[in-house]
Amino acid sequence: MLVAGVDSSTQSCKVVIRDAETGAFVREGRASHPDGTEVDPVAWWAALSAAITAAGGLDDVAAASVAGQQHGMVCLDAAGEVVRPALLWNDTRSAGAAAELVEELGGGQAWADAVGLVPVASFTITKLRWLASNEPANAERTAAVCLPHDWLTWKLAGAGGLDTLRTDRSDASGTGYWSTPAGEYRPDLLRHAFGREPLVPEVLGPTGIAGHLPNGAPLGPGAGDNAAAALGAGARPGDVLVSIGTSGTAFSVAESPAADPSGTVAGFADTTGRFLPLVATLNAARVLDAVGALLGVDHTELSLLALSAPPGADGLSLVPYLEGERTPNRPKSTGALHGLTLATSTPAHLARAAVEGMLCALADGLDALVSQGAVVNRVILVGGGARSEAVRRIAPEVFGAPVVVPPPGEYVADGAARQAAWVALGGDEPPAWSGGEVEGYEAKGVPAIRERYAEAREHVIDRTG
Ligand SMILES: Nc1ncnc2c1ncn2[C@@H]1O[C@H](COP(=O)(O)OP(=O)(O)O)[C@@H](O)[C@H]1O
Ligand SMILES: O=C(CO)[C@@H](O)[C@H](O)COP(=O)(O)O
Repeated sequence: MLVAGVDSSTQSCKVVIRDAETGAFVREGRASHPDGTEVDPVAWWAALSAAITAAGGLDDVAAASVAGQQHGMVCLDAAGEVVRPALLWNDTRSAGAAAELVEELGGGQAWADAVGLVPVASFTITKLRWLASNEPANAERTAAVCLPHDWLTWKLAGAGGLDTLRTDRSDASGTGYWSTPAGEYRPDLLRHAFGREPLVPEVLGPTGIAGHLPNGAPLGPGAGDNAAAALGAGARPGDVLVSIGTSGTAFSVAESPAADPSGTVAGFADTTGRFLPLVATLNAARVLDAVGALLGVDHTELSLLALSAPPGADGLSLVPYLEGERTPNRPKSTGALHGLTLATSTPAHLARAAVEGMLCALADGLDALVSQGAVVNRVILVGGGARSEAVRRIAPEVFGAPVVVPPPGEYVADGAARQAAWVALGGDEPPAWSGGEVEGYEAKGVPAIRERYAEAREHVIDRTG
């Protein structure tokens, strides 16, 4: 019996087909997404269709699930048409709306208690407030609001009435109008932010059925991409996953919800009925892409360059806020390079500073998770950036903890496939798939890297315009 998992992520769409009982890999396909922080969902549908074709189609699968980038605002009119391009998780135009919402409810503690997170520009609720304030005609036309994975699942199921939209706990928990601690929507907060209550998808349990494919196979509830990665990598309590994709995320599977009034840790839910406290940065793999382009080298050469410079890059420190930043909440900030001397003005030092700076931002996230009660027995590194040898070798120096890297793979799509297998096979827990051999990376922590970075990160300036 075969199952399919989809990862509709920021930069691309991946489809993986696996054996439901064993998890054995069968085939896969992928297609790119357009650039930008505002994207017409029709482009995701085109990419999903192309990726499905590249993966040999879905006619022979017994179940499928879609995971996707979190928080994106997909507005639909009464006829089910998309109202405007979706604003993605990394679109910072709603930073002012986020600040308003925090103040209006009485501060971070009130939000953390109500829904488990404190609004920043990434979360859907702030995008809805932005829409109501800036595009009232589009807000007026909005009959339903959903997330990227909800919309793609709905499309795969044949795009019936708006009342057939479905979502899952993990993605609902990133909206800002679904309460992780209470496990239910907060329509009052949705109304407060948007001025009225558009229809929102029904939230399914871990093996709920969101619709059916044309061959009759059930569609699982799907998931936010980070929660799906936790399922795909087989994360257990005590594991912290660090994902280096377009976003950088650090998160763990927990038995109780987080409620961090500072907003650093977002108290999300997971796919199994548990919780997923998570810290996210806006700047991860693309920092390495950008510095590679600046130096005119590919990923392999960038990695070799970085590893040829000493730990700490002789004091060169890169603050990676190339797209503004979310953690810390500095949506308008820019990146910065500190510590330039004649000696550090080399490609190797810059490459090393880029890897270290990106990892330092994630190390701050790990600290925040620990302060919320996470136990870090091991760090599991996933995402496109984890393919870099330099990232793998430098991560334990920066994190001060051993790192394991599972075999290169699509852990988000795999998590979605494992969820689909759970739907197809039933049972109280997802089927036990054996992950491949992990590679371990150990190194002595080098605290000076983070000390220098901590100094540098306080000296950034905002973008112009
Ligand atoms: N060997 C590598 N070294 C560093 N970065 C890499 C490497 N391979 C891929 N990447 C980067 O990883 C990113 C894609 O990772 P992915 O986890 O698929 O992102 P997303 O889920 O956000 O779409 C791209 O920015 C790509 O350039
Ligand atoms: O905003 C978050 C998590 O809160 C991001 O992690 C998005 O879910 C996008 O993920 P990638 O496409 O970078 O994997």
